[in-house]
Amino acid sequence: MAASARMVSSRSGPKKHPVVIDLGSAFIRCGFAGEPRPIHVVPSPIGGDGDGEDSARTEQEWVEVLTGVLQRLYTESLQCRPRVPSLHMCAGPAPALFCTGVDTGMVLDIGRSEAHVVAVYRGATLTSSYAGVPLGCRAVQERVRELLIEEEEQAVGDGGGARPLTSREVEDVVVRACLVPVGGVPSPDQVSPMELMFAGQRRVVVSGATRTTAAEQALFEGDEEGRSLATLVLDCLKRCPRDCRRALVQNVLVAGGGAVLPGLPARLAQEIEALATAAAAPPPPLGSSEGYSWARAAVCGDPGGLCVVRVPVRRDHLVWTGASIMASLGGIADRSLTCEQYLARRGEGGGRLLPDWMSVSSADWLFEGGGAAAAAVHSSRVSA
Ligand SMILES: Nc1ncnc2c1ncn2[C@@H]1O[C@H](COP(=O)(O)OP(=O)(O)OP(=O)(O)O)[C@@H](O)[C@H]1O
Repeated sequence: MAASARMVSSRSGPKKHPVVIDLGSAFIRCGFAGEPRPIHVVPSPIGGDGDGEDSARTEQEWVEVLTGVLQRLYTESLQCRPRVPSLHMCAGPAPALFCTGVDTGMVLDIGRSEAHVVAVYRGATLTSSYAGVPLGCRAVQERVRELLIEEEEQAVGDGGGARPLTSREVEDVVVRACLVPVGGVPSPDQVSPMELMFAGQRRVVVSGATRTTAAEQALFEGDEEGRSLATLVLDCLKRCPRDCRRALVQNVLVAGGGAVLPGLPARLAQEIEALATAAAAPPPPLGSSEGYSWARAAVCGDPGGLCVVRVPVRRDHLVWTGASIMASLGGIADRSLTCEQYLARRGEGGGRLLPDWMSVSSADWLFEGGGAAAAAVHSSRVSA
């Protein structure tokens, strides 16, 4: 499984300056608190290429990989001593909400292999609302690959002879050519084909149909379990207290590399509204006994209602920038695990040094000098 974490630690030296790191499976973003964007975005060596390498790693192997990654980040990218006086682990994509200036809302993060969603109410992350599904950029890339193969076979007959595209090239096709249609416009025949050239004179013609339908099919038509980005958000909303739902849907933020696909945020809003207002409930996802009509009052509330917000920050940097804002605010030290506390825990031996980030037990998150009140937001996103 991919490891992913958002961490805030303190820079060494007399003037403490928190370091903010977003350890993604595709990219690692790092920089200093208070900056509007990361100073370095480097390809992630921890995500593997989807070949299962991650899930095969033992805990010890993870320690070795992450130690090397962090040392290189500090010395090469941040150019400071790798010293961590205290550490704050963040709950999934929740910090992105700081970019909206509102403390209540939902964050959907569409990364490379998965999309994650979590709700935040009045600053407290509702960890029980968190969910992730394998509907990330890789799903779009796989669909693009299938469509390109079909089209090339039709054009030149079976076994057309052109070399298969590499994963990087397919990723490039998605970034440069794909979009998500909104409200049926533009339709495939309104979008012109795009010609791309890759190494070795490999020519790829991406038809209008592939450009417009790949992301739509991969992210919105539902996988074999009926899950789409829209059902992911509504299922998350359902796990939140009823009284909070109206406020939550008024501030939905879409982050991550997948959110950069033109049209995606608007299409998401459209799909959520369609599910909530469907006269006849659509076939429910596996394990669910009903449709989404329960969400109508919140999604179509007047005043209020669903709002997929725009903020003046690149969507793929939103989580990092949100964490940067959070780390520059006072009070983060009270919600951080200090080096001394960590070493004391290690000295006690046995058990976890850090609680699982999904734990909602305040006992897990009671660090000396910290408090249970911080428990809900004081969680990490490390899976190994
Ligand atoms: N303009 C774009 N259009 C489409 N896809 C894009 C665009 N820019 C980046 N991506 C895709 O976004 C993915 C990376 O997303 P992101 O930067 O959120 O990853 P990550 O945070 O490292 O991943 P994860 O959240 O899974 O750990 C890559 O697959 C990349 O191809």
